[in-house]
Amino acid sequence: MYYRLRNNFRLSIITLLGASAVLGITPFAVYRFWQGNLPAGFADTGILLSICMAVVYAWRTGDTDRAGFVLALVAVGGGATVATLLGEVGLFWLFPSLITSFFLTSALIAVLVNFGALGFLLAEGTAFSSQEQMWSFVTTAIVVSCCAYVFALRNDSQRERLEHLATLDPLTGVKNRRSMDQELAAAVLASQRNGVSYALVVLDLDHFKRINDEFGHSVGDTVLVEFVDLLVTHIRKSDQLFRFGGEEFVLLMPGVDERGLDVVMNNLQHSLRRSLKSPGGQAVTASLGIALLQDGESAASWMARADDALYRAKASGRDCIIYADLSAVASG
Ligand SMILES: Nc1nc2c(ncn2[C@@H]2O[C@H](COP(=O)(O)OP(=O)(O)OP(=O)(O)O)[C@@H](O)[C@H]2O)c(=O)[nH]1
Repeated sequence: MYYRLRNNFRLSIITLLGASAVLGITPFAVYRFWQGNLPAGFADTGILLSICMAVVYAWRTGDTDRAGFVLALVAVGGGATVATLLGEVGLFWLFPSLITSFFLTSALIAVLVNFGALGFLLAEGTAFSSQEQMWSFVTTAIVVSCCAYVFALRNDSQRERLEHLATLDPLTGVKNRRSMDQELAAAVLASQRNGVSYALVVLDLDHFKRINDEFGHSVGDTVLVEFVDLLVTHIRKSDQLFRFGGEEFVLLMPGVDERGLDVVMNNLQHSLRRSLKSPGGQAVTASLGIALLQDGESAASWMARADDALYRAKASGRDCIIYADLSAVASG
């Protein structure tokens, strides 16, 4: 539970709103019934129950988008209903609701929900005791909604940027190991559903430590970047390249057969020997381990076979390509 609250921002907001609603609205609902104001009492109870149901739905299904949208509607729509029933006293409830809606749903939907509620209050009119009060309220509510909208948009774009950066290797700009795990799992699913063939190629530069030791770490970095640039020129748009760690890279290639793959990988190795040189002039080579995804195989087994093939390529003297052993296939 704590883990889900920590890692799912919208779920934590939905839960916080649920807890605040129970604590904040329950006494008012009781008070309205005690006053004999049945419409307001039922409105408060309805809002409370709807919020609780949406919170339970979010926890059960994990669908925080739908639950958040319903909660934004309930919070803002409920606030507007209470304002029409209670007048000025009820209007105070709308300000926190107008802001909360931006935490619960997308910025665009939140602003539409807020403006819808303001339009309803203006058309209905009974919430306000004077024209001056009405326009003061509407103006301040619009200012609050617009500021929250701009803030929410900026927040969304920064979150997207952070998420994007978290999937990239800062040195080479290719995807990192974290996104590789997700893409491998997606490839296994796609292969099971649509029968797409996939190859996994693990590439490791040979004796890379010597380059670092002889010429320094920054030269090693440059070689890694040049290696990636060269790789990119040999692969298709649908292929994906990941940095697995250190001087080890992984290529995920959909729709390939063994013969075509062999040609591409041999070309790559020739071009590496020809073009990638250390500052001392020696060719920089790479060893390759290749595994074709088998029917019903798990991502872990697939990766382990490719890694084992790479290990054998290193053991066979490096600068060569080894295909994985099919006897080690383990199902998912
Ligand atoms: N310059 C640079 N070096 C790195 C980076 N990440 C890992 N390394 C270095 O890569 C080297 C890897 O060394 P080893 O694992 O012994 O591999 P190797 O020398 O290529 O030997 P083989 O793989 O057996 O051919 C180490 O010296 C690491 O410090 C990096 O981002 N930049």
